[in-house]
Amino acid sequence: MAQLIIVRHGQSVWNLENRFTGMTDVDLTPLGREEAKQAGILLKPYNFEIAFTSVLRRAIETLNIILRECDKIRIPVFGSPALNERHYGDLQGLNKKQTELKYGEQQFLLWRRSYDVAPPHGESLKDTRNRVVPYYQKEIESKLKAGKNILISAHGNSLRALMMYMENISPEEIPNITLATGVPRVYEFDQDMKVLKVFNL
Ligand SMILES: O=C(O)[C@@H](CO)OP(=O)(O)O
Repeated sequence: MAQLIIVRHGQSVWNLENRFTGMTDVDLTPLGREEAKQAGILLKPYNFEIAFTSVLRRAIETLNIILRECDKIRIPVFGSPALNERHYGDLQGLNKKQTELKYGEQQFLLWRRSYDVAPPHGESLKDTRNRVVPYYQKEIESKLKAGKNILISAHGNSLRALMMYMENISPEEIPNITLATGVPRVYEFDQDMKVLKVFNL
């Protein structure tokens, strides 16, 4: 019975400044590095053998801190832009509170949490799902089926897209679901890749 663990990177500089980040390649904050370390401590008893990450530094750094903490720096690591955060388009860099005040709560929530409304020049969650899930099916699911335990370090929205697929979450439900930074979420599958158990550490 294979295990998949997903973890959203620790707090980033723009999480702290409350700015839309998307594909902007910002660093972790000191708290973000501490969150990654705590995730590593929680993950020590877990026997993952392969890791995947986006190619954004906040996810890579989070993964590296976890691997060091778990004494697993030699396991194979695969990086892909398919796991990158949703592109937030023209919103990237803007302060979230100011954006909400300028455009109103309804428009703000449509851009931020709806399934299929994309911000100008950006991706909707559906667009993100359309790149994350095929990558997952091709590169990750096959390894899980072969019995490998896997860790993925990625982002709030790229992982929400993946959660929709794995947990059968509908477009109507997904606006209410978020993932905290640095909190590992564990999936256990049966042979047919049906989720048997899912829990946060
Ligand atoms: O700014 C972002 O890229 C994401 C994740 O931090 O934000 P949100 O929670 O608004 O989707």
